[in-house]
Amino acid sequence: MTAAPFPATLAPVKRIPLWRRYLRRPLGVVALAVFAVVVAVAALASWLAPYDPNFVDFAITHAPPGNGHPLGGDSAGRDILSRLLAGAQTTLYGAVITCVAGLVLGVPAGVSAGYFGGATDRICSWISDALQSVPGMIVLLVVAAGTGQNFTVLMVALGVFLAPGYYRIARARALAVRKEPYIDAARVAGVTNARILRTHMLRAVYAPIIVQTALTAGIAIGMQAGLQFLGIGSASTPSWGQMMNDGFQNMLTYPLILLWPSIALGVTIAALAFIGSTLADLVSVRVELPTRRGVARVRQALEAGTSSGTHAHQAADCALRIENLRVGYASPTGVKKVVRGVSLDAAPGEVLGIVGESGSGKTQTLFSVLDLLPPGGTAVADGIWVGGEEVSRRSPKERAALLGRSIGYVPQEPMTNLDPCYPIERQLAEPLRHVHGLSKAEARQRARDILVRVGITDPDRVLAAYPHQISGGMAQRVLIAGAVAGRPSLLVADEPSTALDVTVQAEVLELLRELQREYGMALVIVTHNFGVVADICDRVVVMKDGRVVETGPVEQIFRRPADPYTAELISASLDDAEGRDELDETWLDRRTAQEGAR
Ligand SMILES: Nc1ncnc2c1ncn2[C@@H]1O[C@H](COP(=O)(O)OP(=O)(O)OP(=O)(O)O)[C@@H](O)[C@H]1O
Repeated sequence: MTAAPFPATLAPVKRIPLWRRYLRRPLGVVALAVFAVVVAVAALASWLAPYDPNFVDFAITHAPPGNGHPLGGDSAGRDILSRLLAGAQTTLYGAVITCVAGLVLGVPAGVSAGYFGGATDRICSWISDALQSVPGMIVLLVVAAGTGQNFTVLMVALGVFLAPGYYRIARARALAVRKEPYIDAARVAGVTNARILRTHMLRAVYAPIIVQTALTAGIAIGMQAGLQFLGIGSASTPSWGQMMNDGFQNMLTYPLILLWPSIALGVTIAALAFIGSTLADLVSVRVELPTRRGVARVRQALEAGTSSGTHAHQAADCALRIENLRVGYASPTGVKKVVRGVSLDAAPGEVLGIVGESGSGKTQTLFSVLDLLPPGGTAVADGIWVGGEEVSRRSPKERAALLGRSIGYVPQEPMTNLDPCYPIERQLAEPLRHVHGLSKAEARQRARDILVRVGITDPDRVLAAYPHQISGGMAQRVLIAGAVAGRPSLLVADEPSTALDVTVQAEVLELLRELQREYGMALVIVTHNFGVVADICDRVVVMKDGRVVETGPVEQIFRRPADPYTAELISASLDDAEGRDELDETWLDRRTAQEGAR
């Protein structure tokens, strides 16, 4: 089959950069501004400080704020403001050293462990676990003693202890990405491991690593202050931890000496924590649930919509009837209308094909009936009838009760629609027990019978198997079995054969047709393939841009398409075939023969 005609122009995909999305978060912006002030203060400390931070003037010992010393003097007669500014420099320098050490050790190790697995993974994970189980503070005190309290070495050592945080995140991301087909494709294309690691893997880990760095910096600053508080580090290098130690010893008599470094430390750590959590929010994929106002806005935009498409049956005779369905999503630029007034119907015993190019709104139409629209999707219709009953005004709970009883659904991707954690028997029997009230034994028997009916020759093995133990074609048969097990009056199938190979495709379509006849169901099948339409459908609805272009019996649509778009779609479907006209005739002749046989 040839794909539907490709649009001449494509709307540009607008990606909003991370920093711009960040600037939309007020809390994140405030935290960033505070941190920027701390960085600026640290960078300009030597210019901003009114005195040398180590200059001692006994006249200002324990002095309160004032007299040219805005924050007063400490217990050794040094200007607190000057020491606080110089301490910011020490603090940030230490945090940078710690984060760099953690990054350099943790990220490459995590990415390699996740990508290569095996011994690399075991060894790296063992080291990471060992580092986490060692009491870090004690080792840092030993390192301080052994290195003459060298601050830089101490911060590198702290980075080593924080590296497992980076390692775990990088490994988990790399493990997930390693299984992606594009990694296999890169390997098959001859791309070296080193290049895959540098490009695909590092790209996949960078967002969570940025988040982790903000959080690690906060932790590093806190631990650094703790070490300095314990007296680690050179006495001539001003630091917030040292200042807190001084303030702690005079806490009852001169509490302000403790207050200033505590505020500086608390504000800096809090700013980093908020930056980290804002970034975490932005990089994690979260389903944003629409607000009531958002839904109301979409509903309002969908109010005015003219119907497209025709009905062939009376409402009471239909297994499915949709009248003027509109579906929309809230988007940054307004409301995106993806279905714009679709009307169609299908009677029991009839096969209705919904056909159209990719993005024409076929699946959204079906999902509206099945209540499967993703969060943010809003459907409005003049009416939706299932089995002659209007359901669009019923509660979601009542509509959900129709699924499994009145409506069966066969999805496009067989494998992803089966839970890998449970054997097939459980997945088939569960709805039969809980929706249809069958006993365990009855449900198992029904599941077994229906598997036999859908052409599975060894039902007992399949019932005991997990999804990964059966083929894609078998999985699709299992899903069809599940969909028809409750004897619904309407079977809805979304591209049920697309994910299968050609021979299996034909068998699955034939099976659907047989079951539809046997159970007298209406079958509504979504496809972009006119071959499928010609093979099994009685009537067809052609969709484009969320609207129905034309509706009619298959033969009429094939012989005399009323709309040029339909003619173009049929032509595109048959382009690759040997002689379009002959194939048209072949299909039509075959259909006529089938009709005669029925
Ligand atoms: N969650 C969503 N948010 C916004 N737009 C969406 C969402 N899901 C689908 N759409 C849009 O709805 C339109 C119709 O999608 P739909 O899946 O119904 O197309 P389709 O005709 O079934 O195509 P295909 O054959 O490729 O599945 C598309 O433009 C799609 O981008």
